[in-house]
Amino acid sequence: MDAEDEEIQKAAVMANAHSFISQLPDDYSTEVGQRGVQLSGGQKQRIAIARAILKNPPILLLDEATSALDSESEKVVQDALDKAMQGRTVILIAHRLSTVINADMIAVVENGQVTETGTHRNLLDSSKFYNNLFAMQNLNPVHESRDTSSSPEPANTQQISPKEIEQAKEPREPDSQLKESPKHEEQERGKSAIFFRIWFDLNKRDFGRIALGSFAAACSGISKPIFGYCIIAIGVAYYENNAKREVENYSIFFSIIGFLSLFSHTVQHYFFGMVGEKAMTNLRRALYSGVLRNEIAWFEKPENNIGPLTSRIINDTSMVKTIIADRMSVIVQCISSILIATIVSMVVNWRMGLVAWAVMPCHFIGGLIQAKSAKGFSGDAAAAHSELVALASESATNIRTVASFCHEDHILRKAKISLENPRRKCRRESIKYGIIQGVSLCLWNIAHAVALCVLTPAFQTLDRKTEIEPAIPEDSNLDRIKGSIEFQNIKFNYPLRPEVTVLNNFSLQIEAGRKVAFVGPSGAGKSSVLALLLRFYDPMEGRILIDRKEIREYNLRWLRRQIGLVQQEPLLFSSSIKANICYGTDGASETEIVEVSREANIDEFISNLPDGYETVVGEKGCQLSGGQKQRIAIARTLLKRPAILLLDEATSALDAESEKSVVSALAAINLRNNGGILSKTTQITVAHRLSTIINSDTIIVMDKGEIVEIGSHSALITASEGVYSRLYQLQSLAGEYILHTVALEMRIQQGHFKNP
Ligand SMILES: Nc1ncnc2c1ncn2[C@@H]1O[C@H](COP(=O)(O)OP(=O)(O)OP(=O)(O)O)[C@@H](O)[C@H]1O
Repeated sequence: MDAEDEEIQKAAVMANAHSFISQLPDDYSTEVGQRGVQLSGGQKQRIAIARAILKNPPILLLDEATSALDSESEKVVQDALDKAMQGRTVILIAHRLSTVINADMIAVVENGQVTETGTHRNLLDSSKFYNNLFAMQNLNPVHESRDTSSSPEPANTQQISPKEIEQAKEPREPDSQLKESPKHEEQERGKSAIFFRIWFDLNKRDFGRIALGSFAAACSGISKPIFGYCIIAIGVAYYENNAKREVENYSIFFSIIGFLSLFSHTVQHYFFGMVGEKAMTNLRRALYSGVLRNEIAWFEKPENNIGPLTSRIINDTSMVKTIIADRMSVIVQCISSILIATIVSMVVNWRMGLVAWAVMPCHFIGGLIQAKSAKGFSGDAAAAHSELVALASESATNIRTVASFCHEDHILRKAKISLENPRRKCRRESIKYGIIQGVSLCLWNIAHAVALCVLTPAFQTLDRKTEIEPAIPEDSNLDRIKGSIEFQNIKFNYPLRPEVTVLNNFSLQIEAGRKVAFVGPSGAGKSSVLALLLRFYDPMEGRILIDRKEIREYNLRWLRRQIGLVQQEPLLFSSSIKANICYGTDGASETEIVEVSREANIDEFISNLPDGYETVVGEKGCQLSGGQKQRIAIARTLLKRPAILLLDEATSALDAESEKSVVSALAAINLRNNGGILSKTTQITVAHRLSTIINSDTIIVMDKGEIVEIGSHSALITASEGVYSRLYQLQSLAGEYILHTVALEMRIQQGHFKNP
């Protein structure tokens, strides 16, 4: 291990990232996918912290940098940061007070102004606002918890009967749909002649246009041999008696041919151009929807990152236009030239005509060589292009990280390197290409016809059969689901990381309308459970049932419309707030939009903006704070009135007060089913902040892909050695809190505060 690796490892150990990294298949060299998609939220944060520690800056800014960490990880990271940053400045921004509690100075910021400053203890003594915040985040179940006493759930009781587990263990016939090997089908289709496929989705009228264009191209083709013939005829005519007249006639004939070529070339390019453009657009559209049809795992493969995908959708498809618009017309032109030249040469000198035909195969071979060289040449250019596009898009998306690490030069160097190899290769290729061009110039056009064989990647993507078919079965004319969920013996690993088992024999039953929460250390598999429910991935073993029916039997699009998901980093689109809230729910009324915004505690903020709901939020919602984005995403999901609501750290960027009102609004959400009967939404919440989930009906504690504890908050904290009670103690800073509460209550009694 060299010194640099050692430094990296040291930083990772400090950021509590080393243990999980060393368990990855390729250790520190493991690819994490675009924007770290192959890592959990907490793992991403720990790597980012390691990166910051490695930079060793005099000033460190941490903006909600540990919000996705479980309390234990957060504590380790904070201790490490305390050590690493001794004598230097650290500015922490956090909603979770346990994150800032040890800061030398805490500044309370309200409406862009620092309203109070002090240490945690000073502020507890002096600030009503801080006290309120603290009180809201504490985990005392006495006042807030639902009445769980009526049905206390003992720890470690999964709601699933042994019979059902046995049933679930029985080997199932693999889904007939899954039996087909998509790869095989792909290969079969790949064999179908690409030449016939470039005329993508064209109709009869387009073929009429091609016929007209071909006729014009044939006329253009005739002009060249006729021109050759006339030149020879004029040469002969000079020696005739009526030379002047003959030459005049040929001159007029030349002019006519000139005008005819002008006309035929225009018509030829017009029609072929139009058809080429249409075929390209059709192919692009089909390819785009083909791409969107694929399952999530497909997008995580390196060859399907943004760069290669853009290149396939833009470059490969534009090849279709080039072939139809430029090459095909020229090919027709050449064929007509060859035919006419043959006829003319046969008439003038049949022996010469036969010789010309005899050498024709050499020209074809030249054309083939040229096509092969064209393939190598353009292939490298495309690869270089896609790598650069990926780099540009990733750095533009993460521009804040790039800028804060002053990484611009590094990125430019990377861009240069990504272009260097292909450039060297291209130089060699271009010399080769030039030589081959020279040799086979005469059949340049035909070479491009052969180049059709190079178009495969676009069609491969188009033909790929998605492993999770979104529209089968077609029948989606079902009632709304009620929302009961059952996981039966689920075993799961991510397709790109088969060595790591993420969920192991995971079984759980959730009744419709219940509020269930997942907690546990970072990387335990909580988000993966949600991903499986939405069928972003299918499990390797086991079944998932919704309303007692396996989720594979539902039309996926229909099913996903019944499920709402709010994630920690919600993606907003560069349009108005209203459009963002309505995203995915057509025809929502103004009243409904305002109603869900109120439920998400964002209506007041929106109404105070100059353009209200019409305010444009900027690319990815960059003109909003993290908490505002989260609340808009919650409103967007609420508008769907989902039967199942999945909240994955959905309120982590909210301050305690906002979170409290959002969580209680979410708890009260009802959905109206088809029969007009009100029934409750099933809610699954993933959160590290225990105050978010304390009132859930059932709390599931996960570790290493397994359920280790299950029960209500009150039941779980009684198991003093349990994972949950440890988390609880860590987060509530229980000892200090109890003391503080007592002190606070005494002060209330003494009339210090009216309503803390
Ligand atoms: N797309 C992916 N490809 C490969 N591995 C993945 C992918 N997504 C997550 N993982 C891995 O699966 C494991 C479980 O991740 P998951 O996101 O479910 O954890 P989590 O409990 O939600 O963690 P956190 O609390 O940090 O969000 C982690 O080890 C993670 O690295």
